Amino acid sequence: MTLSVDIRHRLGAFSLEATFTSDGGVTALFGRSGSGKTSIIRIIAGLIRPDHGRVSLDDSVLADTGRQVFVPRHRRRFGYVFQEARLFPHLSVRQNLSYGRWFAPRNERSESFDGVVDLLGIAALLDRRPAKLSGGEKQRVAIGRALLSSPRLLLMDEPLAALDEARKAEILPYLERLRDETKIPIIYVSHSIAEVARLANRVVVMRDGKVEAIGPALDIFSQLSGPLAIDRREAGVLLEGRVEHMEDRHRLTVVALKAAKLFVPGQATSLGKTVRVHIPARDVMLATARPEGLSALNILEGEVRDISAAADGTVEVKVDCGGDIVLARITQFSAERLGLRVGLPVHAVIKTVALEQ
Ligand SMILES: Nc1ncnc2c1ncn2[C@@H]1O[C@H](COP(=O)(O)OP(=O)(O)OP(=O)(O)O)[C@@H](O)[C@H]1O
Repeated sequence: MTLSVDIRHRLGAFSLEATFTSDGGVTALFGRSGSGKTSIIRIIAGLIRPDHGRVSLDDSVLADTGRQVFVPRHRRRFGYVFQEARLFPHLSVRQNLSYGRWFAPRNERSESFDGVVDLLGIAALLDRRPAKLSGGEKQRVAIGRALLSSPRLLLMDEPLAALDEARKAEILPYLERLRDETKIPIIYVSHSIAEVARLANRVVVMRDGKVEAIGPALDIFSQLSGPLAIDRREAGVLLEGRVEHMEDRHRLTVVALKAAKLFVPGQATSLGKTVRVHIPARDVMLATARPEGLSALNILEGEVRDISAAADGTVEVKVDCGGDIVLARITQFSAERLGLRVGLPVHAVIKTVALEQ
């Protein structure tokens, strides 16, 4: 299923210009506040009629200003999940879910009620009213309601933004199942790198109404001064590895990268599984000799590949650790003191690594 967006639109002083395609899986629209993510979702949804351009899903044209085509929102058969669950307070969870189902034409009901309830782990909640649910549970019901309308596409606009970290962590595995077990393409708006890194197959980076970069999540989140320079504090790399060992006593997972191994806190995974780990550049220190007596678990040997200076007095250093590139953000002063240059052998001391599963 391919969603294709090629539009131009003006909203007051703001001009939006976006061309991208999404070929199923999760496509994240990523960017800072005000970059135009929600406006694009609204155009895809049919809530905004674009000034110029075309939106299509496979052969079905949803909007084409050249041919005066505009399919209204209720005929697009898309599912929506917003920041707040927006459930009907006077209906039980079961009735809220059935309401979603009512929108799917009988012969096109691809999702079964029990299947969705099981996928989202909401069987125990069916007879409750929304007021008796936690924020995370409400959001799972909202996702279920959207799924039961058997949508051709699921539009999710910051679905986790209103939740605290614990609730987010509770929902993320369900979103992964949704991605892996249903065939419904998802457009996912978020400005959280951690969320996007974990869920998205493809990332469209927006800046000031324009598409700044587009590509697989792994590529996008590993760029040195690219899109993540949106907020330099968030620069970092996303690496892929395999779970080699799980250490029960200390609740650690050992992830084998191309050459190096990483100790990552947490254990919610299975042996042999391919996982992604996120290493923020600000949490990587560099040393020219192997440091000792440090609390950091991960000290990787590598070689400096690239050094780029930023206006704020910091430098970003790309270190090749046996085929995996780790990014370190250190001060210009430290870089000079260490005598960093391309080709120099260094040790990358990694303070935090997060498993993105
Ligand atoms: N109806 C409108 N009229 C005028 N300007 C608008 C309108 N709707 C949105 N804008 C402007 O368009 C820009 C993009 O807004 P949009 O909500 O799409 O951004 P966003 O990336 O989703 O931001 P956030 O992450 O804060 O939700 C903003 O500057 C906003 O003020």
